[in-house]
Amino acid sequence: MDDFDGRTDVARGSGNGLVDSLTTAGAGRPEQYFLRSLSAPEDVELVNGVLADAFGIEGLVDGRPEHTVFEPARDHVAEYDGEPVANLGAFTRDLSVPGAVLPTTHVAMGAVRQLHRRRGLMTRLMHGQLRESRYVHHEPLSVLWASEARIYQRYGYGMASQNSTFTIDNREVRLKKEPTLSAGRLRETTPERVHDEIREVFERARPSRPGWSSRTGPWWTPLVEDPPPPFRKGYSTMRALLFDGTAGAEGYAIWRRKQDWSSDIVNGEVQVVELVATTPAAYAALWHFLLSVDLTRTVKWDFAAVDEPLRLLVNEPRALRMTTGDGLWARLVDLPAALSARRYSAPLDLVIEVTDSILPENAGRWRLTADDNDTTCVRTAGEPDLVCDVADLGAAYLGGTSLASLAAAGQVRERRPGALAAASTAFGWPVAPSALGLF
Ligand SMILES: CC(=O)SCCNC(=O)CCNC(=O)[C@H](O)C(C)(C)COP(=O)(O)OP(=O)(O)OC[C@H]1O[C@@H](n2cnc3c(N)ncnc32)[C@H](O)[C@@H]1OP(=O)(O)O
Repeated sequence: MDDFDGRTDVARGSGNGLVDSLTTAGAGRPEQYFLRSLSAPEDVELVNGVLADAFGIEGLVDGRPEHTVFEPARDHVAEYDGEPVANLGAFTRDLSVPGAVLPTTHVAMGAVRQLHRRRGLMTRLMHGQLRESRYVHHEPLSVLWASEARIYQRYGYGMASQNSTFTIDNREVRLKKEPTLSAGRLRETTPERVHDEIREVFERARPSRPGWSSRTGPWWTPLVEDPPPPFRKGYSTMRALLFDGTAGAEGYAIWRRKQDWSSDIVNGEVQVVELVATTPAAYAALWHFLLSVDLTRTVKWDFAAVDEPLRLLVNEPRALRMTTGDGLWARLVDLPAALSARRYSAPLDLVIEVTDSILPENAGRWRLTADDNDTTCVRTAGEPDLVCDVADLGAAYLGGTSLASLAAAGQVRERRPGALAAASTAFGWPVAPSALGLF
């Protein structure tokens, strides 16, 4: 029996998913696919070809040398008749998790050309990538944003964070208290001019917000450089707002605006691209500005956390018109390494029995112990306190989805009374996981 429900005949190559082939029944006749990793920066064009067909958008990945985040060696394609028809990529980045920062596979660019879908190509690429993450890159965790949430649960990913969107009616909402001028002052400029200061604020804030990813230079490009006017969708150039406190910059907002007079009355929009603050004073001052930009009626922010303090700062939280959806999906790639790397909110001594149909190395019974000094996760023959799938631990890993909630959904099962409540508390975290818009 192979990985594809008997539909395929699989010949494995290197064993870590780097080179592989796959024969599917296709439309009544065998079809041979050759799977390989890419090697050259120019291969980004092969990837863009597949993405254009699968997403209907041209040039999704920027291939210019100084701008690109593309990592050819982490990108795998399936070729048919010498042409790439499926793609799966990854970025090498760190992710903040409760109390730690972990090397984490950032999965992206999953795409299969329309004519080659539903033959198991993405499944094969995913399985190979998980093994490569574990055995080649030694990353205990993998995360992604899903184009459609239903795709990735079958690969052991669980919904680990929720994303909030604000569509604020700025006529209806004000801060309850005016920010005090003594705490610092605001500076208005362009992101390009204050790039270093922005990066420094981001680096200070990043470790304490689970779900935020590290950024090398090219990841900053879309935040600090404007696209050419035809690609701005009517928005202005990007603006930067910095809050200077006693010890330098304590927060920034990158934002832009769109003017709209279509209904003969002012109807402009402020779009918050990113807002990061390391002090409450900075956070309040930035929002005070953004909520009162002349000639605008709406403030839009697409990538906010579910516990955003803005909800508590304003006089009419309903006018924030906050909606939530799934954010990051997380998958434990190396279960003991991942579970022992994060910190827990309470002491813990728990035996978990785990199923993992793709990485059986993770399956079985694990004893997880945590106290103020040490966290360990080792195999055990002891009786389980909780039983679950690896996807449930992925969902709970960043502290944003409670094990109790997963149990109420019938996914996590409690075998020892009291174990679920204790584990739910310990896996929880004071700061909700969030994900950056830029991933
Ligand atoms: C992290 C990211 O990259 S997010 C971007 C994901 N990409 C896209 O959404 C682009 C458009 N879609 C596509 O390119 C493809 O349809 C993909 C990548 C989603 C799936 O590729 P495929 O090669 O068709 O997947 P594969 O054949 O391995 O399917 C495996 C299973 O998932 C199911 N499946 C795959 N995609 C979907 C979907 N969009 N909705 C529902 N079920 C799906 C298949 O039916 C199959 O189920 P089965 O095992 O019960 O038969």
